[in-house]
Amino acid sequence: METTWLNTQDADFEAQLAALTAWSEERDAEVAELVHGILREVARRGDEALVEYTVKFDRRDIASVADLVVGPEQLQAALARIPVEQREALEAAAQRVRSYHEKQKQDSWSYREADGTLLGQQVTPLDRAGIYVPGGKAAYPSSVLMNALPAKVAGVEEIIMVSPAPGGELNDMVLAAAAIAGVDRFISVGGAQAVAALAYGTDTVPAVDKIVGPGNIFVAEAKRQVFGKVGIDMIAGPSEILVICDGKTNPDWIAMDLFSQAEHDEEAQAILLCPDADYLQQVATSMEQLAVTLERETIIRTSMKNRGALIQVKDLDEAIAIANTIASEHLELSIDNAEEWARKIRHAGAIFLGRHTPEALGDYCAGPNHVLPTSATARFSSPLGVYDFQKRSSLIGCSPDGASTLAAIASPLARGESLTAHARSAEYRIKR
Ligand SMILES: NC(=O)c1ccc[n+]([C@@H]2O[C@H](COP(=O)([O-])OP(=O)(O)OC[C@H]3O[C@@H](n4cnc5c(N)ncnc54)[C@H](O)[C@@H]3O)[C@@H](O)[C@H]2O)c1
Ligand SMILES: N[C@H](CO)Cc1c[nH]c[nH+]1
Ligand SMILES: [Zn+2]
Repeated sequence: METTWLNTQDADFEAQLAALTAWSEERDAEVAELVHGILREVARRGDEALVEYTVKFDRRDIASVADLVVGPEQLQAALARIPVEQREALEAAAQRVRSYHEKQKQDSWSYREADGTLLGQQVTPLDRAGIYVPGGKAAYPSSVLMNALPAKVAGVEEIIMVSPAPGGELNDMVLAAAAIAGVDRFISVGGAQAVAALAYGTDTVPAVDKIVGPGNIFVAEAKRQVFGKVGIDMIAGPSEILVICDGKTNPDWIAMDLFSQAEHDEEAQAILLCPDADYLQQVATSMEQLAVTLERETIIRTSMKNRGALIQVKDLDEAIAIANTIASEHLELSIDNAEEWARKIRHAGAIFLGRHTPEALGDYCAGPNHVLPTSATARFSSPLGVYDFQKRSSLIGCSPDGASTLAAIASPLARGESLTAHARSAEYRIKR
C-alpha cells in the first residue's frame, strides 16, 4: 500500500512530518473563497440559495425547500422500521453516551462573604443549538447521538439538526437516532450552505445561537467563517488517528485501527509510530492483505497515500513527544502500562488506553464524545461536551457594607483610568 515511510533519524524528519500534517495553503484559500461565496448567497437569498446549492452539491431533485424538511412523524416511522438489533444498539449507545455526559453537567454556584455580599455563577443552557451531522460519504447515526445528547443533558430548549441526503436518500438509522435523541427539527441539507442557514436563518431554517458538529473541510471552514455571528464548538474536520505501538499488538489489529479512520475520507489521516522496524513492515503487509477486503478500499488507499505514514521512532518517549506535536484527534496507546504513559500526553482529542481499546469503540458507544478537535486544534480545544451547550453569567449582589468596602477599592482605580462616572457611581455607595 502506498504511504509515507519516515524515520526520526532522517536528517529532514521534522520538515517531512510538518509537511505531512500541514494543510496546503493554496487549497485552504480555494476552500475559503468558495465557502465565503456560499455563505454570502445564503445570507442574501435564504431558502432560494439553500435549494440551489443542495441541488448542485447533493444531487437532489427537489422543487422547493419544503422537500428538505423531515417531520417528526418521519423520525418516529424510521425508528419503528429499523431492525430491532439496530434499534437496541442505538438505544444502548444513547444510554452510555447520556450517562457519561451527565457527569459533565455544571450547576450554578454562589457564596456569601462575611459582610453579606453574594458572589456566584449562574449556569444556563443555550436557547437553540444547531447540530451538523455529516452525511456526504457516509451516514452517521452515531454523530446524531454525540451531538444531540449533550445538548439535551444541558437542557437546550430547541435542537435543530441538519444533515445532507446525497441523491435524496434519507438514512433510516440517522432518522431513528434523531428520534431517540429528541431532535426538535431536522432539515436535510448539508455543507457550507447548511451552516450558513443555521447562522443567518432562512424562512425554513431558524437561526441558532451555536453550531456544533463535525464535517468535511467545507463544513469546518464554514463554521470558522460564521464564528462571531454564532458560537461554534471547535474545528472538527476530517478524521485523524495516531497510533503508538510497541510492536507487541497483533499487526492486523493495528492495520485495521488505522483503516478505521482512513475510511472516513480521502482527507483523513492515519499515522503509526513504532520503534520496531520489522513490526512496521508486518503492519504494512497486514494493510495490503486487509485493504482488499474492505468496501471503502479506494478511499483508504487515497488517504493512506496522501496523508498516512508509518514512522520508525527511537523509543516510546520519542513517540510521545511526536504525539504532543501532532496533537491528533485520536491517539491510541497500544502499549504496556498505557495509563502511565498517558500522563505524558498533553495534546490529543481522545486517548485510547491499551491494546484492547480500538478507537472505533469510542466512535460508537464507549460513552465519551466522538466529536473531537482535528488539525492540531487539540492544543486548545476539547471534545464536544455538555459545557458547549451551557453558558455562565456572573452574579454580584452587594450588601450596603459590601458595597462600601468595594467602592473604596473601585474609586481610586476608576480615577486612575480617568473614568470619573465610574468613580462617582461607586463613591455614592460609600458609607459616611
Ligand atoms: N472530527 C469529528 O469528530 C468527526 C466525526 C465524524 C465524521 N468526521 C468527518 O466528517 C467528514 C464527513 O464528510 P462527508 O463529506 O462525508 O460529509 P459532510 O456532511 O461533512 O459533507 C458533505 C457536504 O459537503 C459539501 N460538498 C462536498 N463537495 C463539495 C464541493 N466540491 N464544494 C462545495 N461543497 C461541497 C456538500 O454540500 C455535501 O452536502 C469526514 O471527513 C469525517 O472524517 C469527523
Ligand atoms: N471517527 C469519527 C470522528 O472522527 C466518528 C465516527 C462516526 N462513525 C464512525 N466514526
Ligand atoms: Zn470513525
